[in-house]
Amino acid sequence: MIQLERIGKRYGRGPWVLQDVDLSFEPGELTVFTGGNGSGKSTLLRIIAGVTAPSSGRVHGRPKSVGYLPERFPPGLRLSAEAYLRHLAAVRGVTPPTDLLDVLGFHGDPTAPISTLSKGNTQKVAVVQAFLATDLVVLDEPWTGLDTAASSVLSDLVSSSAATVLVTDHRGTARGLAGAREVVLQGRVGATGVAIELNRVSDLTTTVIGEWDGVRVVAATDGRLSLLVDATVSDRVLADALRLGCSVLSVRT
Ligand SMILES: Nc1ncnc2c1ncn2[C@@H]1O[C@H](COP(=O)(O)OP(=O)(O)OP(=O)(O)O)[C@@H](O)[C@H]1O
Repeated sequence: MIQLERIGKRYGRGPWVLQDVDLSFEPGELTVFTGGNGSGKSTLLRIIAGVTAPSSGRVHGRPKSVGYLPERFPPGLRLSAEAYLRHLAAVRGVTPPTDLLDVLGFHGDPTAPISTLSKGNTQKVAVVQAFLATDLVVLDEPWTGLDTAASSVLSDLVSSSAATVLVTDHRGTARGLAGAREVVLQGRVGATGVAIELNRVSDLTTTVIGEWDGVRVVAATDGRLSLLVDATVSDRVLADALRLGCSVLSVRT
């Protein structure tokens, strides 16, 4: 199991983008991260993939074989799709999945530099390289630029993968996939306070609690809610949450 323990991130001396994020991911589980622009989805995915270091907190249990598809694939890659995938497959000790490019409907020249491919064809190469990983596949907006046929192949890949799959998707394609758990990141959390984790929270209750003064929702998953609450209102928040039928999993100051 991969566990995030009190993950926080700020860039330089800027505001905190993420604060006190506690989440866990079971092997083989599919998690979809949603939330508004700038709510920290890409940042959190990069931290989980090990590409960016958190400013505070730790990631426990990150497996060895991690595939990461960034929101923007690095431009100017001179390697061809064929050579690039062969190289990455060798690094990961797996067979290059040349047929997966075909299944995705790759229409470019596999021997041409990736930098000369169309956006959609480049994205197909990016998708294939991420799925070379066997344990954890982290995909940041992977449906971007894909045509309808390729989008549906990707949806199948995402929902049938044996790996733990974490994905962001602002269009909502992934939310409807079988077995997907949704984690909603709800924006920048600037102030420290009391971190409260609640269980047995309905969607309606999540909305209600998110409106309370002094309360910031850090993450909302299936029935679970992580909050950062001003110390001045934390007792009242706990009492009101219990009254709404939630149970309290943890309270930290
Ligand atoms: N390298 C960076 N340096 C400075 N600030 C950054 C950097 N990367 C992200 N940020 C800031 O962190 C915040 C969260 O950005 P992030 O890209 O993680 O959010 P997001 O939810 O993925 O947004 P979007 O939906 O627009 O892609 C934003 O305010 C962004 O400006």
